[in-house]
Amino acid sequence: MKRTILVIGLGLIGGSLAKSIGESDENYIIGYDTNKETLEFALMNEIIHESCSTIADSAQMADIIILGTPITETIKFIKELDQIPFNKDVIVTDVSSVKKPVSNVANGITNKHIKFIGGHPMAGSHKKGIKAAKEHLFENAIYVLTPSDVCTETMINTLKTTLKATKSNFVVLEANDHDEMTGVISHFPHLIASALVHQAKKWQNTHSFIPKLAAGGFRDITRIASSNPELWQDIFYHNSGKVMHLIDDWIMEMNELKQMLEQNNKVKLSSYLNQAKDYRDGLGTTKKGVIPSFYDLYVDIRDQTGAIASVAQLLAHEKISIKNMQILEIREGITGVLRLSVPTIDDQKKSYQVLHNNGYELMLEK
Ligand SMILES: NC(=O)C1=CN([C@@H]2O[C@H](COP(=O)(O)OP(=O)(O)OC[C@H]3O[C@@H](n4cnc5c(N)ncnc54)[C@H](O)[C@@H]3O)[C@@H](O)[C@H]2O)C=CC1
Ligand SMILES: O=C(O)C(=O)Cc1ccc(O)cc1
Repeated sequence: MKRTILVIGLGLIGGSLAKSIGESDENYIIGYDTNKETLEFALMNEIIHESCSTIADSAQMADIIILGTPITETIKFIKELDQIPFNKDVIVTDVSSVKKPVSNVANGITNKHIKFIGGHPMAGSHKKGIKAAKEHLFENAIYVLTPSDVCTETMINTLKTTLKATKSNFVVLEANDHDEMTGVISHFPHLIASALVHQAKKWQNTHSFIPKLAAGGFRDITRIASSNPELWQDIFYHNSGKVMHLIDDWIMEMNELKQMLEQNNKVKLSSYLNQAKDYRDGLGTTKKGVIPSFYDLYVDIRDQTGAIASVAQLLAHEKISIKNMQILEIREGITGVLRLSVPTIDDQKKSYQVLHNNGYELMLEK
């Protein structure tokens, strides 16, 4: 039987979900967005089957409602949906990066027909809007579900089945735990990335050469500072308690580091760096997390015409598909590093062998 799914907010995340679940003949997608161009684009490009200009009627037709809006808007929509006189049960889910404020509002729902299951597909991009939406955005990513108490296992399974086309890996978490963990591995690192950029900008006043020196390491660690600022201020606003706690924690960590330097404690500093390296190296063995990663290889290449094509050709010959490619620290005439991402660990091993056998120097991310 066909399921009717209303997607409210067709930006990067809502648009990507509509694209991937809309591929199944079993799903009929109705779209709503306050941005008229977005709605037209979605309809013209068959990302949705139908659009609507208000949500009341479409919500009553829906079996599932997905809120793909910014967190503050999502909270307003939950309250609005609560007022709709549904005549059948409807699963309502969201995609918000912060879960506790959303689940607090959802727990206050009085409408018996609404079955709320919080959701957070943990993959994204620095881009926003429907034009950046991709059906494969969530492939291999973690998709967190935070069901409310009124939800049964059957309802959770219905939602998982509907979202199956995303090819993500579902985990059920408690909202507060989710916010604490994403605070540590996503929200706080974002704040630090932005702070590092501010620090470099400030130092540029006295050292104008700084941007030219900003090479691989700085670019890697600050990549996320180029993400959508509106989205991130909304995330920090809704998870401010946890992020403030992490700032305090960080200040203590920095003070410990400062002390090691003041005391010239080489042994302690070396052990600190080694422990960080071991933990970071170990992260590579897990599946795709918040930061989308496949299985990476770092290949030394010369900055010359055809260098990348030669690597790509060798892998294509072995039928290995390259999911992502990035050039790190390349300067004219000097060896640069090509970061390649391949889908499986076997592809990573095979790529290593074939490139190694062809004289390339390379390293695997374990
Ligand atoms: N960008 C990312 O990497 C990730 C974002 N998220 C979550 O996804 C949600 C959306 O973020 P993005 O898709 O990145 O943002 P976006 O800016 O690409 O999309 C938001 C969409 O919602 C629409 N919208 C805004 N207010 C609305 C309203 N009142 N009614 C109807 N439509 C409205 C906008 O016109 C836009 O099309 C946020 O809650 C965010 O926390 C979750 C995972 C990753
Ligand atoms: O691009 C990255 O590295 C991200 O961290 C994307 C992202 C942004 C927000 C989320 O709630 C989940 C994932």
